[in-house]
Amino acid sequence: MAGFQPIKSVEDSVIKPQNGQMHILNPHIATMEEDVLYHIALGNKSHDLKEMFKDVKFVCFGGSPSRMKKFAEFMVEELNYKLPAGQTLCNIAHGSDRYVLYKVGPVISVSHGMGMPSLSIIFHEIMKLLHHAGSSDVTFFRIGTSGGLGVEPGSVVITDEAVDGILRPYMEVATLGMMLQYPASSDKTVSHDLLNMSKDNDHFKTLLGKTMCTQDFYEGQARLDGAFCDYSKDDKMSFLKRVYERGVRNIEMESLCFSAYCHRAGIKSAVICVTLLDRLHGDQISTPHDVMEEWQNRPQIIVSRYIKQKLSIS
Ligand SMILES: O=P(O)(O)O[C@H]1O[C@H](CO)[C@@H](O)[C@H]1O
Ligand SMILES: O=c1cc[nH]c(=O)[nH]1
Repeated sequence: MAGFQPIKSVEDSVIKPQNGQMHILNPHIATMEEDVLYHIALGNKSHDLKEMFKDVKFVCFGGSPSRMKKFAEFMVEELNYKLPAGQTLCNIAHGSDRYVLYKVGPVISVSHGMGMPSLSIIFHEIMKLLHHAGSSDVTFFRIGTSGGLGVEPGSVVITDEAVDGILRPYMEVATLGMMLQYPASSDKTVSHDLLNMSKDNDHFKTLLGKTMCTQDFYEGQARLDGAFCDYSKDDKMSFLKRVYERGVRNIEMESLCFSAYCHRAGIKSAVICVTLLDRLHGDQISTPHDVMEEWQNRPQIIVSRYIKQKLSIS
């Protein structure tokens, strides 16, 4: 289109954190009288964000609000966290019905909804929240679910590299009429440390692999069970086998944006997802609810071991 630049790669905007402080690269924020974090109903004038969040060291994101509430409850037990007398865990973002946000000592548990646009919004607001709070040395996790590729259902995949639906390791965002490309380089240190948190006697497998992040659950993930489908079962299988051969072990819908933003912000991070089925054997997720609930705890267990080790809690 006339007057539009097609593609630009954005590597130089990566933030190098100073003294571990959470810095944001947007110069406009400092000039604003007030910063309203609309989707979590918080703000730097309406709330004392320093008092509320300065001690945060870990932010755990996951798609579903109820899963992230359960994760917060799990962290209360794991960290032996004492809630103030007579109080239960409260959803700090209760003034908005878009996301839920819980805080258990130095751990935030926050939902991100489904897909990259939804994750992107909450990521911006959490970054700004931690910036206003003056938090430092914070590690981010995405704790999710996914479709596995050639791995036993219920296995946990830690993302080695996030790639898009055509296996490119960057996220494209249309900005001011340009297509900007942000590398989704993942932090190998945290991923490997997480892998070391798995134990020989765990009743599930934990492995490293590439994660394919798609814009869509159905055609984007080569399913045959969507409302539309213009390809054959053979086309589907040859695509899935091809991506398996290129190292992809699971498929989900947020890792690319999550990894690209963490890289851009200079934040240590990892993506860890349980696999709900093996996509080489089917499309429908029909595992009984109680089994799936137990599977969804698995990445939480690994992340909680990591957090406890960092906090020197045995
Ligand atoms: O289990 P969560 O973290 O919600 O994520 C996965 O589940 C959703 C699809 O069912 C997508 O958002 C996918 O990424
Ligand atoms: O197959 C699956 C399962 C969970 N989430 C996905 O995005 N795909």
